[in-house]
Amino acid sequence: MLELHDITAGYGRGAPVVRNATLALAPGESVGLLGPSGCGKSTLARVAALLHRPEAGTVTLDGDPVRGWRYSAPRTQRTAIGVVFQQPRLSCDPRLRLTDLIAEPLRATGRRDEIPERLAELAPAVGLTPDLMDRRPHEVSDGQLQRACLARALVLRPRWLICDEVTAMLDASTAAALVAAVEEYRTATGAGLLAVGHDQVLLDRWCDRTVHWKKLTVAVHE
Ligand SMILES: Nc1ncnc2c1ncn2[C@@H]1O[C@H](COP(=O)(O)OP(=O)(O)OP(=O)(O)O)[C@@H](O)[C@H]1O
Repeated sequence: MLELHDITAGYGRGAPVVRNATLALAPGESVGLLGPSGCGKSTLARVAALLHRPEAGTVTLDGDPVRGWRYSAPRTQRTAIGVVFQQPRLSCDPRLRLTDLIAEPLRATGRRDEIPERLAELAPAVGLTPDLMDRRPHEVSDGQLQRACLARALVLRPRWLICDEVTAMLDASTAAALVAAVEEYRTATGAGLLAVGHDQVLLDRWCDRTVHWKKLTVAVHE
């Protein structure tokens, strides 16, 4: 289970942007989180991805409470979660070729020997042709870079995937290809998914269930 319980989170200035939010994902489940722009979805997604420490509340990952965030989260918890963000150019080192970008988490966790095998599996799985793999981010399209970001999120074989508006800036066919690549991975591994967005049609088609932002906060207090 990935459980967010009574989470309050913000940026330390004024009122928190997320208040008392509760959401639980069963193993292998896909949940869409729907809400208007600016309501706090990305903030909650970053809490779920262990990238943003909440002011209050608990996150429990496969039964273990999370006690550290970002690099102070235990490696086993950090690597259990793969994250893809809305804007690939903001989440990539512009100096890296796509091969190195995708392999980055393997290098960071001392698993260099797995790089050739994982690249050979992942490039076709996300739809990246060999000629693209040696290019740097400024030499590929947003859709191609987002495919590389998805491959990077999958490279450590996470049990949970957090996709924060990953198709928002893509055309319909690239968006469908990315969703299909996520779903192939989930079918093969049984990974769970939290997909954040504001397109109800997309989330309803993609996910087992869709939760509306307003419902997250009432569950605890009703
Ligand atoms: N780093 C930050 N520092 C201060 N405030 C922030 C920061 N990031 C987000 N916010 C604010 O927190 C609120 C929620 O932002 P968040 O990105 O979580 O919303 P969202 O629902 O994901 O929006 P969108 O759908 O537009 O991406 C907004 O008012 C935003 O301005």
